[in-house]
Amino acid sequence: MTNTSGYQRGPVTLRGRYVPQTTTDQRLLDDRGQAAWLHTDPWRIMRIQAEFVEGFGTLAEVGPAVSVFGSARTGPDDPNYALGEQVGAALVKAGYAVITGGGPGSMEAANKGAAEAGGTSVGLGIELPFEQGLNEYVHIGVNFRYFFIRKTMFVKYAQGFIVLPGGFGTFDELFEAMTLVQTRKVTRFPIVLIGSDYWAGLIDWLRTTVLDRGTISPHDLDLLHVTDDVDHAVQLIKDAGSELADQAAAQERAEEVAAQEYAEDVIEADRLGEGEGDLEGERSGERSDDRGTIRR
Ligand SMILES: C/C(=C\CNc1ncnc2c1ncn2[C@@H]1O[C@H](COP(=O)(O)O)[C@@H](O)[C@H]1O)CO
Repeated sequence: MTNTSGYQRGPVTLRGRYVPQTTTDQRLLDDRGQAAWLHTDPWRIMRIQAEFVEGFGTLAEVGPAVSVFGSARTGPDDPNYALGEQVGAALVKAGYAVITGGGPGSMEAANKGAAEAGGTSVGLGIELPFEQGLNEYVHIGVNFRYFFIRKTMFVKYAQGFIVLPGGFGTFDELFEAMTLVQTRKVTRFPIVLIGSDYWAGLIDWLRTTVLDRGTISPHDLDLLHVTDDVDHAVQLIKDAGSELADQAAAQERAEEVAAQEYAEDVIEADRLGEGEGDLEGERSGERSDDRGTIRR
C-alpha cells in the first residue's frame, strides 16, 4: 500500500523530524525575517541571471556593432578625444552601432561621434564606487553590477574591437579580447589599436620579451592591428566581417552538399534494400563482416 502521509515540498516528500514548521508560502510572505539572504550567493545568482536577461534583451536587436574602448580620463581638449569622436562617426558611416563603457573620456567621445553622425550610440555602464553615470551621448544604456556580464555584452554584440589609448581598464578589455580569440573561445574577430605611438612600447615588448621567452606564439601577434588612420581601422573591421561572412556561406554550402549527398545515399540504399543504419556505419568507416563484427 502506498503511504501518502508526509509533507510535500514541491516534488520532495518530507516526513517525521524533517517536516518543516512553516510552509514555503508562509516564509515567502513573512517579512519579519532577517534580510541577510540579500547578501547570499543564491540571491546573487538571481541578480546575475536578471542582468544577463536585461543585457541580452536590450542589445539583441541593436544590429551590427563595434565596441570601442579607451581611457576614462581623456579630457575634451586631448587629441585622443577628437580621435574617439572620429572613430564613432566613421563606424556609424560604415553601418555599425557604437558600444562603449558609457563613461567619460574616450568612451564619451566615441558615443558623441556616433550620436552626432546619426547612428546608434550604446553605453554599457558599470557600478563603481566613484560612478559618474552614463555620458549624455548614450542612446541605449545598461548599467551593470557585474564586470563579467558587461564584458560578455561587449563581445557578444560586437563585430570587432577598436581600442584607443587607455589605462588598466582598457588593458583589461584588450587582453580579455585577445585571450578569447587566442583560445578560440570566440570566432576570430578584429582587434584594432589606434595610436601607434601610444601602443608602440606594448607591441615592442610583445614582439621581443614575450615572444622570445615563448609565452606566446608568433601567430598570436597577428591578433592585433595597429594604425593611426581611423578609416583604415574601420576598413579592417569591415574586411574581417566580409571574410567571416564568406566563411559562414562556404560552411553553409558544404553542409547543404553533405546533406544532399546523404539524402541521395539513403535513396540509393533504400533502392538496394539496405537500412539507414548500414549507411551510418559506412560513413564512419565501419564495415561489418558476416558475423556482424565491426571492422574499421
Ligand atoms: C575613472 C573615472 C570614471 C570611471 N568610469 C567608468 N565608467 C565606465 N567604464 C569605465 C569607467 N572607468 C573605466 N571604464 C572601463 O575601462 C575602460 C577605461 O579604463 P581606463 O583605466 O581609464 O583605461 C573603458 O573602456 C571602460 O569600459 C573618472 O575619471
